[in-house]
Amino acid sequence: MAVYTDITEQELGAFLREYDIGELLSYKGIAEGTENSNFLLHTTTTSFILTLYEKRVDPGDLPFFLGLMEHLAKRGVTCPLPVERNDGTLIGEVAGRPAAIITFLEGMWPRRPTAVHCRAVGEALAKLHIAGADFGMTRPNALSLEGWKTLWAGCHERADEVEPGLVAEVEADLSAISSAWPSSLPAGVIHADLFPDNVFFLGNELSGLIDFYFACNDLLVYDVATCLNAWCFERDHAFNITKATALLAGYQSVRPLQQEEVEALPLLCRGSALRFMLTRLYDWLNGPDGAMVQKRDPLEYVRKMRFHRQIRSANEYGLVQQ
Ligand SMILES: Nc1ncnc2c1ncn2[C@@H]1O[C@H](COP(=O)(O)OP(=O)(O)OP(=O)(O)O)[C@@H](O)[C@H]1O
Ligand SMILES: N[C@@H](CCO)C(=O)O
Repeated sequence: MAVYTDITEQELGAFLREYDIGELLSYKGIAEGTENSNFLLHTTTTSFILTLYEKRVDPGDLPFFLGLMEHLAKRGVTCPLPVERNDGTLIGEVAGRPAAIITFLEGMWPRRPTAVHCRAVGEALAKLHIAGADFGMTRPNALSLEGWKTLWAGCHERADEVEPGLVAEVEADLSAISSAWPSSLPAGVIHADLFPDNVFFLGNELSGLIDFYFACNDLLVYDVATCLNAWCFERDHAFNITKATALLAGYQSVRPLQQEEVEALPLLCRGSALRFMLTRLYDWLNGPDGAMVQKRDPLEYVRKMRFHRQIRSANEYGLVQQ
């Protein structure tokens, strides 16, 4: 459960006086997510999500994240809308944390994604990239090459405890990936964490995207790489080329990849696998130890790093050239 910071009824009552969203009927902590504390609020008008922003979110970035949700929602990408406070601002404070209320999205994230879900997420990702193109704010990716080095510095000493030999393996990958990282591919706003638990469906219809708290400006195809990692491997760690073909075809039905992006895809998949391995490893070794926070397994992503290392071309992901 991601409730690092609990709140009392009094604290919540005081916070809600700044909003015009009706009387509070009930609230409860949400037993999902790992980064922030989330609460479901029921009021006399409707339901909302209250998020208290925790350690990995820089409060200075909140206008970017919340502004991006507003921007995308206006352009037809279904995502939560930040709720304005009475003074017209979006961000307040509760229990010493920056906090915001966003609208509640109907739907459920797919526990067992199918190729149909994968195609839909590919399409939605491409639409997000196009809709984000005229967003006025920018935010560099804090979890790109430099961020990886910082994370690694915070956990390499004990990495071999998680798997013998991991230190040498990660150092070799960090160096190989950093030296080959592309810089001149199409770039723009990316979601950067579009995992199944951040995509809601009603049946087979995609009903919305959530959790924009890693969104940033980076290479668009890096987002595709992250989705391939998050959506197209089975629980036994096997790569599912049918799902990957569907995801890539869905993406390209909206935004065809350029040749240079196609060529870079295997390297970006390696980089994205390394990025999620590092945040997981960091958390595995350094907490968070908050009540009921489920730690995510870094070794799942070590396996993905190894898989992508032996890929020679994007065709092996099932990519059909447009
Ligand atoms: N707008 C929304 N509408 C409905 N439910 C939501 C909404 N936002 C969040 N939730 C619920 O809260 C959970 C956690 O939200 P979210 O993924 O944003 O948290 P997080 O801590 O940032 O997680 P993550 O580990 O994915 O980064 C979601 O799985 C979902 O159940
Ligand atoms: N999606 C991330 C966690 C939070 O963003 C992961 O699976 O490691």
